Amino acid sequence: MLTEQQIYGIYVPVVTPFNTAGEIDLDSYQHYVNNIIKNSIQGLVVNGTTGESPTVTVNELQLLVNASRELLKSTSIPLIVGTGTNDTASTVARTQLAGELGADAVLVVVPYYSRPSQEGIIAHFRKAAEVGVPVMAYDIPGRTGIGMTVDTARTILEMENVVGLKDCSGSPHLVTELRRHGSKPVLCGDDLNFFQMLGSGAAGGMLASANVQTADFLKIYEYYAAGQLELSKAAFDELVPLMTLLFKESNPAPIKWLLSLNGEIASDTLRLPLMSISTGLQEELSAHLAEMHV
Ligand SMILES: O=C(O)C1=N[C@H](C(=O)O)C[C@H](O)C1
Repeated sequence: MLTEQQIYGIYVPVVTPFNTAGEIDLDSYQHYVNNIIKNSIQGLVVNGTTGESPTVTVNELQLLVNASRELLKSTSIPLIVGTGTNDTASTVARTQLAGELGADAVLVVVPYYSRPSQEGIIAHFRKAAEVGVPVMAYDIPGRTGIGMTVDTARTILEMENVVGLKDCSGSPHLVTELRRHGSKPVLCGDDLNFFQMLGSGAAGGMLASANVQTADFLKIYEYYAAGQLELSKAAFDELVPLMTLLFKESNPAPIKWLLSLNGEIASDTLRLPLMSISTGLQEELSAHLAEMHV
C-alpha cells in the first residue's frame, strides 16, 4: 500500500501498447516496462492518461495490472493504477478491482465531461476513498473541463486513504497554496513546469515525458533533492525542447511514436479518437533526435 512518504521523485505513467489491430500488445508492454523499471524510478503508473485509460476495458485493465505486478515483483517500485472515470460507480468498481489485484494505490481523476459542482467532485472522491485502497487524486482541468479549487483539493487531501495529489492544473498556484497549509504530497503532472513546480513545493513529478530518457528526468529530481539547483535547472533546460515536442500533439501519440521508433514497442497504434502524430511532428522529432545524437 502506497504511503505519503513514498510520494516523491519520478513516477512514470506508461503507455498501453496496441498492435495494428488495436489489441493490447502484451509482449511489447513487458519488454518496454521492463526497460523503464531498470531505472530507479519511484513509481509506475498504469492506465493513466498516457495509458489511454478512457479506451481500456475492465478486462484489459485486469490484464495490465496482472502483467505489471509480475514485472514489479522483484522490485520495491509501487504500482499505481488509473481507475478514475467520469462515473462514480464505475470508478469505485475499478478501484475495488485494482485493490484486489494488488495495486499499491489508484489514480482517480476529477470526473470529466459532466462538469460536476465542487461538492460533486468531493463526493466522487469520498466514494473512491471509502474503498480503502490509497488514492492519488488527479487534477487536470485542461482535459476534464472542470478543476478543483484550493478548498476542494484541501478537503479531498484530508480524507482518510487519500495519500496525495497529481497536479496538472497548469500553474504553481494550487501546489503553493496546498503546501503553505502543510498538505499531503503533490506530484507535478505538468512536464514543462516541472522545475518551477518543484520550487513551489511539489515532491516530484508524474511525467509522461519520462518514458523516454528516464535517467535524465531522474537527474533533474536527484539534483534538486540534493540542493544542487543549478545542475537541476540545467538538466531540466536540456529536456525542454524534447518535452515541447512531446506535447505538441495530444499525449501519448508523440511518446508512442518515439517508443516505437526506438523499438521499445512494436507499433505506435492508438485507439480512436486519438491518432498517430502528423508527418510534420515526426520530422521535428527526428531532427531533434539527430541534433541530440540520440
Ligand atoms: O498519464 C499521465 O499520468 C500524464 N498525463 C498528462 C497528460 O497527458 O496531459 C501529462 C503528464 O505528463 C502525465
